[in-house]
Amino acid sequence: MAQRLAKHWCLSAIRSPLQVISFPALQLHVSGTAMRADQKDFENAVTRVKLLKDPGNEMKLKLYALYKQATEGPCNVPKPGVFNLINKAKWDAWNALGSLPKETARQNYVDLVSSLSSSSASSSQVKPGADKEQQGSENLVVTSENGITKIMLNRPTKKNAITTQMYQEIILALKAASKDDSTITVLTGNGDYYCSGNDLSNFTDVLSGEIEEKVKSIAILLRDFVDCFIDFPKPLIAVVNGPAVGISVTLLGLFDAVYASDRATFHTPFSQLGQSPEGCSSYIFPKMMGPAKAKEMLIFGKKLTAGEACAQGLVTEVFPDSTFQTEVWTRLKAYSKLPPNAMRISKQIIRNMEKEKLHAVNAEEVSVLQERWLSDECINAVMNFLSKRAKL
Ligand SMILES: CCCCC/C=C/C(=O)SCCNC(=O)CCNC(=O)[C@H](O)C(C)(C)COP(=O)(O)OP(=O)(O)OC[C@H]1O[C@@H](n2cnc3c(N)ncnc32)[C@H](O)[C@@H]1OP(=O)(O)O
Repeated sequence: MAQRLAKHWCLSAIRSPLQVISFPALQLHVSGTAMRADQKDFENAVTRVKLLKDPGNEMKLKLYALYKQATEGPCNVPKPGVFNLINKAKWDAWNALGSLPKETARQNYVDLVSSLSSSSASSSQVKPGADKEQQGSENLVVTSENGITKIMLNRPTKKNAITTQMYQEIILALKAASKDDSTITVLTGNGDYYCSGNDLSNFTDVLSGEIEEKVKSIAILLRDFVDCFIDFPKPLIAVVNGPAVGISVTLLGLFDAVYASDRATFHTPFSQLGQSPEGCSSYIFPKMMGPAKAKEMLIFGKKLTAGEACAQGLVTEVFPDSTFQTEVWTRLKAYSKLPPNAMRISKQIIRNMEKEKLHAVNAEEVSVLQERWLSDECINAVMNFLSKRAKL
C-alpha cells in the first residue's frame, strides 16, 4: 500500500506534464558554496523541502534532478517513452546534469533548498509598526488595527483548506501577534467557509525520499502548530464565518471565545478519513461537552449545527448570518479596549492549570496520527477524495 501511495504522490508532484515537457535542459550551478554540505545537511534539506510552499514544476524538476544526482550519480536509466510525459521530464532534468559530481549535486541541492526556505519565510514575516498593517501571504492575510490582530485564512476557492505552508505561516503569525501591541487576536476565514481542515493534498507532494519521512515532518509541524495555540498568551477568538471541518473544529477548544454564524457547521470526520482526533480535542471535548456527545463527534463524525455546538459549549455565541460580521466586530472592538494586562493574566491563570497536560495530550495525539497516516484506511480515504477531483 505504501508503494501504491508513493507512486500516486510522485505523480501528483508534477501536475501539468505539458508545462514541464517544454522545460529546457538544465545544468545547475548554484553559487555561494563556500561551506561544503555534509550528509546531515543534505538529509535536513530533504526533510525541509517537504514543508516548502509549492515551488512550481520547474523548481521541482531542478530539485528532483539534483536529488537523483546526489544520491545515485549520473543518469544511466533508460529514457522513458515519448508519451510518458512526467517521467520523461524528470529523466531529461536528471540527464542534463551530465557527470556533475555527487558532492557538488548535494551541495547545490542544499543551497537551493536554503534559498527557497529563506524566500518563503520572508514572504510571511510579520512586520511591526503601522496601525493597519497588511502582512502574511496570498493564502493567509494578517492585519492589525485598533488593538486587534486578525489572521484570515484566504483560500476561498479551496474552502480555506490549510496547506503545510499555511500551517507554518499561522505559526509565524501567532508568534508575531503574541509580541505585537494588539490586545486580542482573531482567526477567521474568507468566503463561504471558515475552513475545510487539513488540505488533503498535503500528503501527496512527495518529491523524493521516503513517505515515512514526509509523515514525520508533517507530524512535527502539527505538534508545533498546536503547541502555539496552547501557549498563545493573549485572548484568542475564532470568528467562525461558515462551516468548519477537521482541525479547524478541534482547535476551537483552545480558543478563549468562539463566535459563529448560524450558517456554520462543525464536522470532524476522522473515522471516515481513517484518522484520529488532534488539537487536544481528545481531552478537551469530553471535558467540555461530556463523553457521550464528544464521542458522537470524534468517533462517529456527527456534524453539529452552530446551535448544537453552542449548546455543547464549543461555541460561545451564535449570530444570524445577515448581521454576523457587524455584531461580532462591534463586540470585538469593545473587548479590545479592555486592559490588556488584566486579560492576559486572567487567561494565564486559567491556562496554566492545564498547560502541561495539554502539551502531553498534543504529543500523544500526534504520535497516534503519525501511524494513522500510514494506514490503509487513511491512504484509501485520502486517495479517494483526491482522485475524485484529479484534473490530469
Ligand atoms: C498538519 C497535518 C494536520 C492533520 C490533521 C488534520 C485533520 C483534518 O483536518 S481532517 C479534515 C480534512 N478535511 C476534509 O476531509 C474535508 C474535505 N472536503 C470536503 O469534504 C468538501 O470539499 C467540503 C465539504 C469541504 C466542501 O464541499 P463542496 O461545497 O461540495 O465543495 P468542493 O468539494 O467542490 O470543494 C471546493 C474546492 O475545494 C477543495 N477542497 C475542499 N476541501 C479540501 C481539503 N480539505 N483539502 C484539499 N482540497 C479541498 C476541493 O477539492 C475543491 O477543489 P477543486 O476541485 O479544485 O475546485
